[in-house]
Amino acid sequence: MKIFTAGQIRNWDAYTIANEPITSLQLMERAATACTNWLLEQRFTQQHIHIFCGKGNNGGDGLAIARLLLIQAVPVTVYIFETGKKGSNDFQRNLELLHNHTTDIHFLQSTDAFPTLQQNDVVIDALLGTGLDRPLEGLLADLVQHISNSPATVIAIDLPTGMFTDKSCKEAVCMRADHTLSFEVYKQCLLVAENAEYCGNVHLLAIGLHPAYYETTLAAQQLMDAAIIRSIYKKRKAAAHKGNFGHALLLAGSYGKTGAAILSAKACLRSGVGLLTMHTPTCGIIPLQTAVPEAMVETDANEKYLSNTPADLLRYAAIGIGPGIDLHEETANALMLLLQQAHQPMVLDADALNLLSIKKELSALLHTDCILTPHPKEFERLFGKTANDFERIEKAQEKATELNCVIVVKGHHTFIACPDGTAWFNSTGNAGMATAGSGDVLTGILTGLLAQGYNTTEAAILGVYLHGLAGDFAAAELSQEAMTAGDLTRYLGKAFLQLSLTNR
Ligand SMILES: NC(=O)C1=CN([C@@H]2O[C@H](COP(=O)(O)OP(=O)(O)OC[C@H]3O[C@@H](n4cnc5c(N)ncnc54)[C@H](OP(=O)(O)O)[C@@H]3O)[C@@H](O)[C@H]2O)[C@H](O)CC1
Ligand SMILES: [K+]
Repeated sequence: MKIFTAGQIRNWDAYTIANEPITSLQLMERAATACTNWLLEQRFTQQHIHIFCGKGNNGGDGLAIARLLLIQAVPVTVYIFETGKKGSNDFQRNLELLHNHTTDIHFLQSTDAFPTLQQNDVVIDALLGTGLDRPLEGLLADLVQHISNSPATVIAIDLPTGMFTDKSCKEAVCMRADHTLSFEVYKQCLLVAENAEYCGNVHLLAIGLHPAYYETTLAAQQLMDAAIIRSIYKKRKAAAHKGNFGHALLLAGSYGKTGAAILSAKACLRSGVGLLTMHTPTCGIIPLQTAVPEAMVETDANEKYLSNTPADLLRYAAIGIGPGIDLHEETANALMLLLQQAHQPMVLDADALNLLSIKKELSALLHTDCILTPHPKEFERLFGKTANDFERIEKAQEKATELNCVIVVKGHHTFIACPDGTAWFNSTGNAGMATAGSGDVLTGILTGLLAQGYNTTEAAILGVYLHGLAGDFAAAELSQEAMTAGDLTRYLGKAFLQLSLTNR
């Protein structure tokens, strides 16, 4: 699904009005009807609903929702934030229509007029939407804080008031919503981690915007959906043998961190790879061969950490390096040798990334078939500080092009930046995956997919999606709290089954 900017959404609106054709007032009515139906379906209409409106079209949506709820006999009180300016045309028209249904309309001009909101109240936030062009201040900021700090359930229309569509609102005041009802497609602001606590649960409502605009408009970023996954995933042929699925090599583990090697080895095997060889310090051989009998192990010359690369690198279809390898000088040397000698698709994770940050000259050795999988802290070490999530995403896109690599920024809605400028937000996964070893599992999956012949972009999209989907299955059965990284691998099978079912 394409992610549109505020400008593109405005154009889509205008395109629909001109080409359907439909009036802007009718389009607002559709948006309000979709929101009202959602409120009725979710049974929020059994409580008293307080609707706070600005004087633009977001406020117009709020007034139309108020009228539609009153027609359904839902108790509603309306508050209009009075700016002294005339409202937008569609706001004014909806205000006239609302006067036929209620007199319970209040104009807010001072903090004294703010209503006390109770636990059972529902608030509709229709103060500002995509028209926000400056941070909130003064009385409007006070009102937003008053509502956010109240015990009421807050439902934001289109966006929580104070949230910019395409840039950070990190230092500014923003409504803290429990639910956000947005229209047709995701906006970037609804996907970044720093906004998660302000958006609450995001629900996309269809309002019949013209499909031709969506199809013909290019988007810099997309949200993964079933269609992209279906187009990437290749079902196994009935007559396949293990030679068809590649031989993967994972360089992982050090003294006290053999667990990381085991986690990534198991995940790699469960991602469908034909053969797996582990290169690990000698201290890892017994635990690895005991825990993962399916993997071959070829030990490093060093007992406790990696110091050399395995012989005959050409045997491997794909290579993963990083889980638990630590930061020894000899390990940095082994990484350098690997980057110099191996030209097959490669995943670099964890301490391999930290070594790249320490030895900046190693970045010059990265080749086009590399996937880097930093979490935000590793990303900062690699590429420097960014002020907020929007800047980090922009930098990831810049660096993916500059280094000609795929960069997977792990986190809430993991972000994948590809060298050709395309970029993807993941749609699967949950907070239960923020647990030790979760990244090691992803490295195993990605290496396994690369070995099977998926290219770096395909492997990153499919692997990140499957990793998140396995996490969702694990959370559903075990809880976000109790699930562990090993459970992600255990539920990978269910995730693959879901893919093959949707791929028939
Ligand atoms: N296709 C769709 O998605 C549809 C969206 N709809 C709804 O319309 C809004 C967008 O409406 P718009 O009128 O463009 O914008 P807002 O209502 O968000 O803002 C209105 C004005 O508010 C002023 N403003 C901006 N920032 C601030 C601020 N920090 N403090 C106070 N006031 C602010 C600004 O006017 P100024 O004259 O004061 O500069 C804005 O112009 C969208 O979000 C949807 O809810 C349609 O209803 C259906 C289709
Ligand atoms: K809003």
